[in-house]
Amino acid sequence: MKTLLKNGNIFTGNGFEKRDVFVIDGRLSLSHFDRYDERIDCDSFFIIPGLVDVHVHLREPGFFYKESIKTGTMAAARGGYTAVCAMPNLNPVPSTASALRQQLDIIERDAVIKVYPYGTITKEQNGRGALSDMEAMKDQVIAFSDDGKGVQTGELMEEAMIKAKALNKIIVAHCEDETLLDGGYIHDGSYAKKHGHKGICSESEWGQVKRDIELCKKTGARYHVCHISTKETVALIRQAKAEGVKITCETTPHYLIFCDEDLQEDGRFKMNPPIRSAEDREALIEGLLDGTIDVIATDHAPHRQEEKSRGLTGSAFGIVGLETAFPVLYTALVKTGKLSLEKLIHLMAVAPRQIFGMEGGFLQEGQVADLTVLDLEDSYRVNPEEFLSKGRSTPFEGMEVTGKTVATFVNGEKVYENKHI
Ligand SMILES: NC(=O)N[C@@H](CC(=O)O)C(=O)O
Ligand SMILES: [Zn+2]
Ligand SMILES: [Zn+2]
Repeated sequence: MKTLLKNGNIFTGNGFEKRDVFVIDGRLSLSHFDRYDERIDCDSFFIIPGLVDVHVHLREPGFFYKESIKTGTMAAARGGYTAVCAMPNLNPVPSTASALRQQLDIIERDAVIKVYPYGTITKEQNGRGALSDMEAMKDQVIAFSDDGKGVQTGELMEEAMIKAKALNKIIVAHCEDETLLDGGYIHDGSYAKKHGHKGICSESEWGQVKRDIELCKKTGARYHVCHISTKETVALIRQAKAEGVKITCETTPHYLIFCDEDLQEDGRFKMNPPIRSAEDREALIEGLLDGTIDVIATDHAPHRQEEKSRGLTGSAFGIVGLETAFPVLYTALVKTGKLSLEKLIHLMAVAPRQIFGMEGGFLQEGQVADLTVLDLEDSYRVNPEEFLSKGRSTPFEGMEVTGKTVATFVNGEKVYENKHI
């Protein structure tokens, strides 16, 4: 199968170049061929390495009613993603080779893009007790995480780091000190005070980051922090990087675009960690610009509609993000001049591959054809009814955005195509 992507704006690594690209038997070619099976006219489109989301919840096995490997990866393909890393808060949790096998079998059967599962850090994926069977899972998992739960003691985190380092794997940490939560569910800031809600303090996040940075120095382990949301976390990671600590981190679109003053009495604005203050948001943007923050992930966390319909107080934590991440960031950060398009692509497609050691990321001769064709002119309103994800709850609902996926290719195969462009 030979596909010609005719005359698109191709991402070169630091800019764009107008040229033809061929996709041949799963690989990219920049040579010229007279014959091809399919042609996509890309004159007004951008061709980028497929986006990679290192933090998604695909909910299978165990929570099929919220999302499945099939629907989650179809949503990802529609969002321009060619690979995702799947979090392990599942049932059974992937803490042994056999539990992981169940998830791998479904991935093999149903995934339309590449899915790299995380193994858990602890046996029960609850940040406590004994470590998981890391050794038995090491060849099949991208890294280890207890996402959904923070590792509650320094001793346990140290043990996990030592083990992960010996296996040459990264610890991916959801940082949350449960002793500081006190029933909170939104940021402990102006909105919570004004509306009588229980707050989650920033220290519940940065306290563990601070602890873990010291443990990284001690163990030499590689450590990646999930969904960072506070200005203190940014400052701590900036300092740690300056000292040579092997630390990387991600934030998400919702922390970069909203602050707690934007909250509404609606489960669409409830996730963990919570949307923080305007100052935190500005610090995160600074962190993107100066390289403190390496990656933008979505923390796509679908729930059933009913679970998200109980307001800020009673709704489940988590929002969907795969089908809105690129357009909302392009609209809110690139079109406003806060971030270059090249930098956004780096944060969403290049850096995730570099950190987690995945193939692809450059549109060069012979590279695997994991790529996305984007229309950066098309404007529309975010309508969750159109999502391929089973989850519909997003604070971006109704937002006017620019940027649409035209087509997504994985191993040269077209896994998503927008028929209306
Ligand atoms: N982010 C969330 O609010 N929820 C996630 C868990 C997590 O990412 O910590 C979920 O699994 O629903
Ligand atoms: Zn988390
Ligand atoms: Zn998560």
